[in-house]
Amino acid sequence: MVSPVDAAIGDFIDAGASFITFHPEATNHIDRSLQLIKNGGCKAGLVFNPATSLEYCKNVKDKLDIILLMSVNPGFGGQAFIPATLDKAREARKFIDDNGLDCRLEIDGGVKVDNIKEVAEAGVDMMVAGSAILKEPRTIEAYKETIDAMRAELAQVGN
Ligand SMILES: O=C(CO)[C@@H](O)[C@H](O)COP(=O)(O)O
Repeated sequence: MVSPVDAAIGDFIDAGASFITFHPEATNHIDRSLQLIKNGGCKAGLVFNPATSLEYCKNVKDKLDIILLMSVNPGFGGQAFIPATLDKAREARKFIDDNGLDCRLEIDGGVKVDNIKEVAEAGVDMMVAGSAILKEPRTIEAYKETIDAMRAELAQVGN
C-alpha cells in the first residue's frame, strides 16, 4: 500500500507499467488518481483490503480497468486466504457484469492449488500466487508442476 498515490504514479508510468492500481483509502482524490494513470497511457484500477468496501467503485466505474481484491492483509507472503473474499469476489463480479464493464477482476493472497478453482468460480479472472509456487525446491520443474496443477484446476471450473 503506497501513499501518497499521485506522487508515485509518474514513476510507475516511466518505469513501463501497463496496469497501475492503488488503495482508495491511500489517496485524497480517487477519481483524480485514476485519471492521472489513464492520462499516462496505463490501465487503472483500485485495490481493496479485506475490510475495505467495494462502494468506492460505484462513482468511478467508467475509469476502472481492473479491480484487485486482497485476500490477505497486505504485508508479506505465505498468509492464509481469507474466505470472506469469495463473497466479495462474487459481489465485484456482479458489479462488473451488471454495469457491462470491460474490467478485470484480480485476487492476491493465499491462492493455492486447492483453492484456485473456487476463486475462479467466484468470478475472478486474474490470480496472484506467491508462496504456492515459490517454495522449496526452487527449481523450474517444481514451479512448473505447481503451475500445471493450478491450470488443471482451472480447466475444471464449472464442473
Ligand atoms: O503482497 C502480498 C501480500 O502482502 C501478496 O502479493 C503476497 O505476497 C502473495 O503471496 P502469497 O499469499 O501467495 O504467498
